[in-house]
Amino acid sequence: MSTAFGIKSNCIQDPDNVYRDHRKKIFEANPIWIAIILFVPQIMNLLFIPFTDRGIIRFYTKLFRETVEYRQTHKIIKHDFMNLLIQLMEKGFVESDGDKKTTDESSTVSKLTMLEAAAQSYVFFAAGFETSSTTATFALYELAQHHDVQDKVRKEIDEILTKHGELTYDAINEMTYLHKVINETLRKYPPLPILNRICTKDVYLPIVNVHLPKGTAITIPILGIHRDPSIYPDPDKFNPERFNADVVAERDPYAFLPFGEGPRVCIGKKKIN
Ligand code: HEM
Repeated sequence: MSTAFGIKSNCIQDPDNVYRDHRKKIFEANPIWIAIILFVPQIMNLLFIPFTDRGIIRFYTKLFRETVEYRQTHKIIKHDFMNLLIQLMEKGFVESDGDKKTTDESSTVSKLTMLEAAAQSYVFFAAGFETSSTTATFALYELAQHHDVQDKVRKEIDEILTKHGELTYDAINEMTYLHKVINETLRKYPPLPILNRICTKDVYLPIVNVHLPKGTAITIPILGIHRDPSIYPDPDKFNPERFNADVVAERDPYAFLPFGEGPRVCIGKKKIN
């Protein structure tokens, strides 16, 4: 909530919190709806049915509008995502920190409306929260099953925290074994098991002898690739050593896709890595 909407929600201390309640509703969608959205979105457009439940839209739009108005009224400027969106609504471009030369006013198309800006916060929240919490949950599950891995990662964290004195970005970057544990968790349990794309040109796949005409909707099976024994031998085994630098160098880079790839790659990838 603090990254996407710039507010403190206290969801951990207060499990019955209104924010937590609405967050759960985002992912309570009926599987039939999800299938329609993924495979025949035209039906939703035809019947004017929004992808997101109207109650959820109302809740997050109101939350966003109130936060923006509070900041504008009290002239509060924080260096966060909300502040970028407020600038895009007010000016249509983002003022750079310090170096004015990097501010590109000419690239402005138009100012964002309140609803467009609220949608950015909402996607940031929806895309970032569930994926990260699912990954943390599965990582803890695997660590509970593999005490050797747990001891090793704990030792690394203790040593690096003693060296740095506190939990900093640099300290986390030094925790190389922790990164392997997280990557192995993302391999075994990618929170998004598939990617969706549309062919932008005709493609011929020689291995399977299939011709895909331009415009074909494609589903890329991340989970299937991550559990393919020809790529990851004994795929159900939790083994962070699969992410040792030399082993990674031998694998096709597209064999590990927890954050997707290409121009629509996950914007939170750097935050997680
Ligand atoms: C373990 C954590 C995460 C995983 C596994 C994950 C995974 C993904 C995947 C697979 C996609 C689709 C990419 C594609 O189609 O190529 C995606 C998109 C996205 N993710 Fe993440 N994500 C994570 C965390 C985050 C976080 C923390 C944020 C924001 C703070 C975030 C924001 C987004 C956004 C905004 C998109 C849409 C990008 C676009 O369509 O242009 N994600 N994520």
